[in-house]
Amino acid sequence: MAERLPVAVLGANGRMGSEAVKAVESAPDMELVAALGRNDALEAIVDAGARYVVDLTVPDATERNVRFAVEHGIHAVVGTTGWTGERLDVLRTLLAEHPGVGVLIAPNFALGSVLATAFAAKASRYFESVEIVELHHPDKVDAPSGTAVRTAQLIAANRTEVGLGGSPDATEKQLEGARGADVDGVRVHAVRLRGLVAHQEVLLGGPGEQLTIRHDSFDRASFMPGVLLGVRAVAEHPGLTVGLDGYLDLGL
Ligand SMILES: NC(=O)C1=CN([C@@H]2O[C@H](COP(=O)(O)OP(=O)(O)OC[C@H]3O[C@@H](n4cnc5c(N)ncnc54)[C@H](OP(=O)(O)O)[C@@H]3O)[C@@H](O)[C@H]2O)C=CC1
Ligand SMILES: O=C(O)C1=N[C@H](C(=O)O)C[C@H](O)C1
Repeated sequence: MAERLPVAVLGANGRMGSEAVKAVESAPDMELVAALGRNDALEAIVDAGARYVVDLTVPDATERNVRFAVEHGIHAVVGTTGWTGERLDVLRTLLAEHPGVGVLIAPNFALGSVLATAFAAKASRYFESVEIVELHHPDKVDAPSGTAVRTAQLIAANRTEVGLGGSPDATEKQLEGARGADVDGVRVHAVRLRGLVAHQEVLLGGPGEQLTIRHDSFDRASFMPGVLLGVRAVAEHPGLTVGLDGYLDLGL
C-alpha cells in the first residue's frame, strides 16, 4: 500500500479545523500527524514530519502560517480568508524561491460554490446589472466573505473582457453602507444571521428578467471533499493556485 500523506491541520479547534481533523483522520490515504491550536508553535508540524498543511485559522495568522510552511518545503492548502492582492504577490515571490512547493488558496472548498461562482462569472457577461448577496453565521469575523470577493473579482474580469462596466445605479443619496461594499465595481451585500452557515446569491438583471445563482452550505461537511481534494492535488501544482477551480476541469 502507498504511503499515506502526512497532514497537519492549523486552527484545529475551530469550526472548520475540527471538521478537517475528522475528514483527514477518515481519509484512507492520509495520516493526521499534527493538529495545532492558536497557542501551539508552528515548529511542531516540522517535528511531526508533515508534508501537507491545511490552514483554517484567521486572516491575521494565515500569512505567517503559509510562509512558515513554504520555507520548510511543506505544501499548503488554505481556506482562511484575508488574502489580498498584495499578500498574494508576496506569496508568489516567496514561492519563486521555493520551486516545487504548492500552495492552494481556496476561498471556498464546496464544489457547488465553486461551480456557482464560475457560472455567475460567465453569466455576468450577458446582463446589464449584477450584485452579490452573501449570507453567513454571525460568528464570522470578516465581511464581505472571501467567496464573495472572489466572485466579484471574476465577474468584474469577465465583464471587462466584453466591454461591460459596472451596473447602472442612479443612487445620489444614501445612508452609509446601504449599497453594500464596492469590490472591483461590483456591489456586495453581507448578511449575518443566527442559523445560517454559508450562502451566496448572485443576482443578474436585464430588461424584464432576472437570473439568480444561489449556493447554500447547510453544513461544514460540504467543504470537506474540497479540502481532501486540495491535499491530494497540491503537490502536483507547484506555485500558487487561487481557487479550487484551478484543480478542476470545469470546461467553462
Ligand atoms: N475555504 C472555505 O471553504 C472555508 C473557509 N472558511 C474560512 O476559514 C477560516 C476559519 O473559519 P472558522 O473555522 O469558521 O473560524 P473559527 O473562529 O471557528 O476557527 C479559527 C481557528 O483559528 C484559531 N486561531 C486564532 N488565532 C490564531 C492564530 N494566531 N494562530 C493559529 N490559529 C489561530 C482559533 O483558535 P481559538 O479557538 O483558540 O480562538 C480557531 O480555532 C475563516 O477565515 C473562514 O472564513 C470557513 C469555511 C469554509
Ligand atoms: O467563515 C465562513 O463560514 C466561511 N468563510 C469563507 C468565505 O469567507 O468565503 C467560505 C464560506 O463562505 C464560509
